[in-house]
Amino acid sequence: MTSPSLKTICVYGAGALGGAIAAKLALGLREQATVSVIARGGHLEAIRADGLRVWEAEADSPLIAQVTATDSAAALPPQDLVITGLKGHQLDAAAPGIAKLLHAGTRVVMVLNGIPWWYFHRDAQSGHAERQMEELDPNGNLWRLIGPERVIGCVAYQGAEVINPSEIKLSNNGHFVLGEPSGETTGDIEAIAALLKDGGINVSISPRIRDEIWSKLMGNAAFNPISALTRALMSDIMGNPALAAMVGQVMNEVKTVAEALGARLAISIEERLERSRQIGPVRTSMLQDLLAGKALEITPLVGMVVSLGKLASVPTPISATIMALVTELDRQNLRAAG
Ligand SMILES: NC(=O)C1=CN([C@@H]2O[C@H](COP(=O)(O)OP(=O)(O)OC[C@H]3O[C@@H](n4cnc5c(N)ncnc54)[C@H](OP(=O)(O)O)[C@@H]3O)[C@@H](O)[C@H]2O)C=CC1
Ligand SMILES: CC(C)(CO)C(=O)C(=O)O
Repeated sequence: MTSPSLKTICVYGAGALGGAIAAKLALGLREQATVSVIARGGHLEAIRADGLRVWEAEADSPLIAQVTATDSAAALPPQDLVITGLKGHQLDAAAPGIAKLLHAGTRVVMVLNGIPWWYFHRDAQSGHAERQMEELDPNGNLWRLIGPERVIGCVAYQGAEVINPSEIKLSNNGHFVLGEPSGETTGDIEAIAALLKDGGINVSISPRIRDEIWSKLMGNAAFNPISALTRALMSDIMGNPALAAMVGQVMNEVKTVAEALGARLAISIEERLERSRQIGPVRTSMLQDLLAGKALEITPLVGMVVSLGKLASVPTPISATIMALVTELDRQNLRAAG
């Protein structure tokens, strides 16, 4: 097993999580690697002017990191490692840009909530290996231009929000779980995990990344759309018995679909609800987007529970109802935002 050389890192989509990861790596790795970011708009201008400013949970001053920042992937050389901090619905448009950053050995760590476009690549559990999902990769760009064989999955247990252009607030001391789609512990994943740890990021490697994806999704499929529909914080949802019961029903649907596709989720609904209760007064990433007038990350978090439920012959009536409501909310919100 040979270890790849990881000297150049680009974070594509330096928003809440991507920006925080880029800042920590830039500060933690210093001479060990060069960290660049792809960003856009006022956020990009502010990163160039002021650096990335990251407030860790309970810190009384921000980390400040100067990084090379651009909105054009063509301005950067091919990178040894690309980390995406994009939302699932932003990946298709970004695929040609991501492709410009790749050389033969580049791996792409995709930090994502929900079902990722590469889910069935080298999946030995579901009976659907190599199935491509049109909902997540409508033009096949991700599969063709990036390729699932480059991907390392990443599940983020880290709450984060862009509170001002180039300024990010973290809500907890999070951690990130990495996994090869094949489940193997390759030299690549070991080297990438070691690099991220050197950069001050709390990571672990899972041989069953799909279990992590579903376990996290049990929360996001419920809290993210319910929070957008109600504008409630996670703690407010858990404090409302009718909404908490609905969260439990969605969790049960997600768990049933996951297990029908071969995932192993040891956690009970009660334990998963309790874990969510511990997160406290957090504004979900979908509520953040709603309030900012941005498109919502609906398909990977909600739509895929319904679609994969159909594939696995598992009824998902609550998720389908939430899907209809949040889709219309998104339409109205974007119309109002102009
Ligand atoms: N935030 C959180 O607490 C958590 C988020 N996650 C998940 O992590 C993933 C990333 O989420 P999050 O960090 O919140 O996302 P953000 O929306 O904060 O960041 C995405 C960033 O990418 C930028 N972007 C999008 N498209 C492009 C493009 N083509 N070129 C350049 N920049 C682009 C966005 O710019 P613009 O704003 O202009 O669109 C934004 O700055 C999601 O799947 C999310 O569900 C997981 C756990 C917690
Ligand atoms: C709710 C939270 C922070 C849970 O980690 C999340 O994943 C999100 O906001 O999308």
